[in-house]
Amino acid sequence: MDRNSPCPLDKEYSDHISALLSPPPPPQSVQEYYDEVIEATKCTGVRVSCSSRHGKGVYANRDFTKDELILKDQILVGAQHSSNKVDCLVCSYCYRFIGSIELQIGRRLYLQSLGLSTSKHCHDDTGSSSSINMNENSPPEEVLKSLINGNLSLPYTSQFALPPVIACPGGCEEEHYCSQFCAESDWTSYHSLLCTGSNTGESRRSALLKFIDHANGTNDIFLVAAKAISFTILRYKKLKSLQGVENEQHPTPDNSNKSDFSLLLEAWKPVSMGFKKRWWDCIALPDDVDTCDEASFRMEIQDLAFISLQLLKDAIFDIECAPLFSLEVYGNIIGMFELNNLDLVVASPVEDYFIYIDDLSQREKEEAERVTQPFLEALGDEYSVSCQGTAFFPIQSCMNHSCCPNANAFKRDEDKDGHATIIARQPISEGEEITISYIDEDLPYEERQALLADYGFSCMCPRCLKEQPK
Ligand SMILES: C[S@@+](CC[C@H](N)C(=O)[O-])C[C@H]1O[C@@H](n2cnc3c(N)ncnc32)[C@H](O)[C@@H]1O
Repeated sequence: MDRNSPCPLDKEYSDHISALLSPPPPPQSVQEYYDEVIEATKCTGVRVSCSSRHGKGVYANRDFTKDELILKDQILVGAQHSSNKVDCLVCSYCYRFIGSIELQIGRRLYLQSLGLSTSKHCHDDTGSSSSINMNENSPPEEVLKSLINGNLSLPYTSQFALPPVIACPGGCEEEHYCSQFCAESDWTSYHSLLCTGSNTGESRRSALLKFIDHANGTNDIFLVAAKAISFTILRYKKLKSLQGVENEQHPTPDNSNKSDFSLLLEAWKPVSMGFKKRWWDCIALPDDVDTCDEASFRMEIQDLAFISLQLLKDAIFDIECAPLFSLEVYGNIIGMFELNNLDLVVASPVEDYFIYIDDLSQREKEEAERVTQPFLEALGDEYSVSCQGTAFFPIQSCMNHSCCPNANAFKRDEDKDGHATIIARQPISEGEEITISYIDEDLPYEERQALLADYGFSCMCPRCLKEQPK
């Protein structure tokens, strides 16, 4: 889409923006970067290489058997969906469920009784699903508060112990953690610039609240984009202070001349590696938008991103990192999420808990259900909502698509956090490219190709070549 940008920073910093968004560095340095990331995940059975066909790809370093774990990839930047936060209390860094089964159930029913929950469907007496007012079915407020405070225990929950709830170091009520490690990691990597707690100055706090309100009312992907920008600024500050220490200890012409922009490029490196296009150029056209309205739809998306960016800029602008606040960079960050992100899903331990109760011997089950049944009925059909969000994963995002993939992004029972888990769906030989499917591969050829067009390519995998009309 060609239209003059409404953002003055796009023009002012055009050279820096081009450098930030230029295609990835030479294959060798890309590979070196990913070798380090892979080493950190300890999943050394894979490597990232630049193939000539589709840019980067992930390849097997050894043979894998069917169903074997290929990779557990750590989130670079992600978030739980805002709408899911009332249903599940999870660690804001690793996305494990926290607190206790009682807290998960009590908190959800309490928020539901206040009309905040998004899941309101429950069983009626006939067992069919209906949308009724949960307040009628909900246990009394004092009972829910006792569950939340830990004054009321449900039977057998000690077998489903969860990590404790650790508060945000900045004092905000929005983020909670499973450990000091996660609290500190989130603070130093993303949250210290985005916290709305009482430790944040009033003007930044109120600007952040406006930005967050806008994102929650429009598209919570803006919250993930803010994390990517905060992550880069915080890395930049760290690199700069390390450089300061180094310059004091070893004052050589070499290190004293290193420009601030080269530090910004280095800080941006993890985000720079992701495949990108501008959001308003790559977002799929919704079904209810006519193709003749496509240009105005894309312009509306650009305008929406610009409003969000201005609100973020009001809150955390940093002149040394100014190019990060250009619309061009903001649009490319969100476009990167559009083209690469995986759904972040963590199964609820509340489901395991009620299944456990159901599997008890008849006598134990009847006794337990005298206590648990009212809660199960109040929770209704969707008694075990999973944690849901979106995340960018550094290695998984290098995996190319195939309609006959040899791997799946698939969580196992033991996967209790937000990591991406990649499992072999058939034996894979050393040297083979590891592919996943970006879409439902059971769809017919035309529908698959139409969905993949949103990713900007037409699939030429062996299955598509076989199925394409002659
Ligand atoms: C998640 S990224 C995969 C990694 C990417 N190849 C890179 O260089 O970073 C998705 C993008 O890779 C390219 N891609 C993935 N699978 C492809 C395929 N089967 N054929 C052509 N291009 C593909 C498309 O440009 C797609 O938008």
